[in-house]
Amino acid sequence: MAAAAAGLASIWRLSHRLRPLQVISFPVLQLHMSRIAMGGSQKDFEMAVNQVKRLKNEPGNEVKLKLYALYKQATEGPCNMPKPGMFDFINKAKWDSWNALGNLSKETARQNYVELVSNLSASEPSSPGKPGAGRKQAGYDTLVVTSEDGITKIMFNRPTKKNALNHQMYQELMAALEAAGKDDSAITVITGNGDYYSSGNDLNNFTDSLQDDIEKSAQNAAILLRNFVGCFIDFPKPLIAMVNGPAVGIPVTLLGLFDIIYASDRATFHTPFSHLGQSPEGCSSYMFPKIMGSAKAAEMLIFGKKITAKEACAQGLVTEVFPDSTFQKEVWTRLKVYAKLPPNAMRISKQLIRNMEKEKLHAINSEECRVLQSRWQSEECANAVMNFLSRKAKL
Ligand SMILES: CCCCC/C=C/CC(=O)SCCNC(=O)CCNC(=O)[C@H](O)C(C)(C)COP(=O)(O)OP(=O)(O)OC[C@H]1O[C@@H](n2cnc3c(N)ncnc32)[C@H](O)[C@@H]1OP(=O)(O)O
Repeated sequence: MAAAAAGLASIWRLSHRLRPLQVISFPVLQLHMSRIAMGGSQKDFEMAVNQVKRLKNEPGNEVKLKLYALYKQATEGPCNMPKPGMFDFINKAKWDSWNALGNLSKETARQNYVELVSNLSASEPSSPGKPGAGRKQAGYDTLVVTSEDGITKIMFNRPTKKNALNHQMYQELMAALEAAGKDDSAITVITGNGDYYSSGNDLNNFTDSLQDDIEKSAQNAAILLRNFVGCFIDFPKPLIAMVNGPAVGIPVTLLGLFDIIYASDRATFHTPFSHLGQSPEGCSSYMFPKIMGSAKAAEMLIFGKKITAKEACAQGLVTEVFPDSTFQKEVWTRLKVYAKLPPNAMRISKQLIRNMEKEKLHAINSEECRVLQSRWQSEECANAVMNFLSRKAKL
């Protein structure tokens, strides 16, 4: 998979090396990008091709394949290459992606390409005009934290690891939430960089626990988890999740503690705890049945059923779903308006809602951590983690 990713990266670079870079000033670029978002002339298309080379955020393989396919369709029309052999993984992925566009017209492909690039550049940290895009805060390696227009944005930033949460990321998230709770922003947004929202707990976190003092490691992990989830229970301001792609494990369970959850239609929600020999956390053992009813919650939390964004919305876990192509633009536009509401009123309302159950949630969090502490020392859990780390199993 790593080789495939490296291969895709080089193909990506090659397939986009078309023309020399044009130097475009930001205001001009902004003007063009807003025109680009509306339509997609040949000139807009060429600008978008150039813009792709300047993206700072790694878009992830799925998006790269989409861009590749749209580019080929826009310039050459329907897929005209012979299908690569089944072990030629990279070319097969590219071929599948291009071929999936069928008879889409060159013009529509050009427009879709331009729109996709416009959305990608809107989510760039340095992109002008985007809420939360400015003033990148120092001190974070695994996150990008920015504050602007009354919005603090905390972005998981390990895209090559599907934004899996390693120990450092847990610590940095706690620090970022602590700071965001006290800063002068009105709302806080959590999202992911790349094609995933987050693939959950970094399974390498367990390698410690599989060494000598398993009991002590499990105890330390339970303390870390309890403190981490506690930060979400106590967070004093409106907390919004922008679920930009698939989510697995703890980033899903925590959603029950957010105030609003907006999801791309590409997002999926998966809590495979039984598969991993583990049990629910993030207060989901209480919040999920409360949100979606016990039967639907059991399907997710006990049987690990993966649900789509549309299903999550129908079950009340997600507030609203947006087409992936307009997700960034639509959500940021809306949040920018919300962030202008009187901040104290929003804060007080949030606390009124939360305070009813705060004590209960802390008790549930402690109990979930207690149970997990023992699960982490079980053979079921050790086998599941070893299977993933030795590349024998993937969800
Ligand atoms: C303090 C402790 C608190 C504990 C709290 C408990 C929380 C419970 C959970 O969160 S349970 C959920 C755990 N997550 C998983 O089991 C997901 C495991 N990952 C996968 O199954 C797959 O990676 C995938 C389905 C998410 C994505 O598959 P895909 O084929 O698209 O991509 P790759 O597998 O090639 O992934 C790219 C690289 O990212 C690494 N990676 C992805 N997820 C994790 C992860 N959770 N932990 C560690 N590493 C992860 C993957 O290994 C690849 O790395 P490589 O390029 O170096 O090989």
